[in-house]
Amino acid sequence: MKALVVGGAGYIGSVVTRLLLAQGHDVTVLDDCSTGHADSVPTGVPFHQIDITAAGTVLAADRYDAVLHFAAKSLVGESVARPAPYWHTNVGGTRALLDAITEHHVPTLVFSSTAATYGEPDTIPITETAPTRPGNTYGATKLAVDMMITNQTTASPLAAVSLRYFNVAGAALGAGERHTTETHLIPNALRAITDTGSSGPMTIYGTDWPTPDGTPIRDYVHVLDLAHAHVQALTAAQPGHHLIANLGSGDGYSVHQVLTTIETVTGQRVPTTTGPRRAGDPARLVASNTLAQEKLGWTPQLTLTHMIEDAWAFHTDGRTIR
Ligand SMILES: NC(=O)c1ccc[n+]([C@@H]2O[C@H](COP(=O)([O-])OP(=O)(O)OC[C@H]3O[C@@H](n4cnc5c(N)ncnc54)[C@H](O)[C@@H]3O)[C@@H](O)[C@H]2O)c1
Ligand SMILES: O=c1ccn([C@@H]2O[C@H](COP(=O)(O)OP(=O)(O)O[C@H]3O[C@H](CO)[C@H](O)[C@H](O)[C@H]3O)[C@@H](O)[C@H]2O)c(=O)[nH]1
Repeated sequence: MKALVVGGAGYIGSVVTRLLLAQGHDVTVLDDCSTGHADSVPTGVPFHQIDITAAGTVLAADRYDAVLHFAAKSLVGESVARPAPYWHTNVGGTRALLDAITEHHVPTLVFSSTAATYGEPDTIPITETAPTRPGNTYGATKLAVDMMITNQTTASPLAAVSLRYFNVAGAALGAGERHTTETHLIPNALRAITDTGSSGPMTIYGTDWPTPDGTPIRDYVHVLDLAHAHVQALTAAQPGHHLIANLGSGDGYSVHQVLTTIETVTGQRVPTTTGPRRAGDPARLVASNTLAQEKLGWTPQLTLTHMIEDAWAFHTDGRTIR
């Protein structure tokens, strides 16, 4: 299969690129490197360092079987403070990409959606039929794109899958998380262990949440399990249909439980301080992954301990275990 990976120089896109290559696919990467890194694109892979709105120039030059679309602005707090770039890139950029996909008859699209489309859930685990009430601009833009893709598949033979990731963690196939502005719990905790002088203790955003230990609960999923789901989505996609599926483990861990697991894996204490709740954070997000099992044949294999072991190896010496 010939695939264009849009956002392939980023964290998740670079792992998926490597898995596609390992499975013998022909991969091209498009990324503007606004949050990704050119050196995350494997040597020999054709790489276009351009904005998503110029994707048509790449799709015009070759026949592609699929586009996998990871490019987005995805900092939740920033999206609330500065919404315009989020609507511009996430929705406007994807609209331009969809136009190019339609014009050049690319048959299949896999899109990175998010649990943030649901907002604060009424019930746990969250199924794909749960109400979508995003609590921040980031989630709203991703929901708008999901709706745009649904409309597109109704009007054309495009086969599309939106994968609603929960909390992605870990490293694999020589790639991992290396964001300059890092907001995620696990890399922030690892950074607090090793960069004591420069970054200081990690802030726990509130210990007064309505959860058993007072800290928020999330569903962590290994980036390698996630990558496999993308390959399975390419096969499962049906012309004229838009499948929307959650990708999570189905298990929830509190911030305190994650920090305890990090201390067990690393053998080191995570320096922490307690701050106020972070705006836009829900108390509890845990996925139902039944639909992904049924429609993609996907079952996550790796645990929170694997994610932390792999993130720790990558953080300390850029090595990946898997
Ligand atoms: N990391 C998570 O836990 C998580 C959870 C749910 C959903 N997602 C979604 O998964 C996708 C990938 O996330 P990630 O963590 O790898 O983020 P990332 O920032 O590492 O990767 C995104 C990539 O897109 C590129 N990009 C951004 N704007 C672009 C533009 N206008 N033109 C071309 N390229 C552009 C960036 O340079 C970057 O390489 C995103 O769409 C994100 O919203 C991530
Ligand atoms: O320094 C930190 C970082 C995080 N947290 C807490 O740790 C939990 C997880 O936070 P992350 O920032 O790691 O992840 P989020 O759940 O906020 O968001 C992630 O998952 C969401 C869906 O679940 C979206 O998809 C989003 O893109 C993605 O970043 C939250 O309770 C947060 O308050 C801290 O206490 N301190």
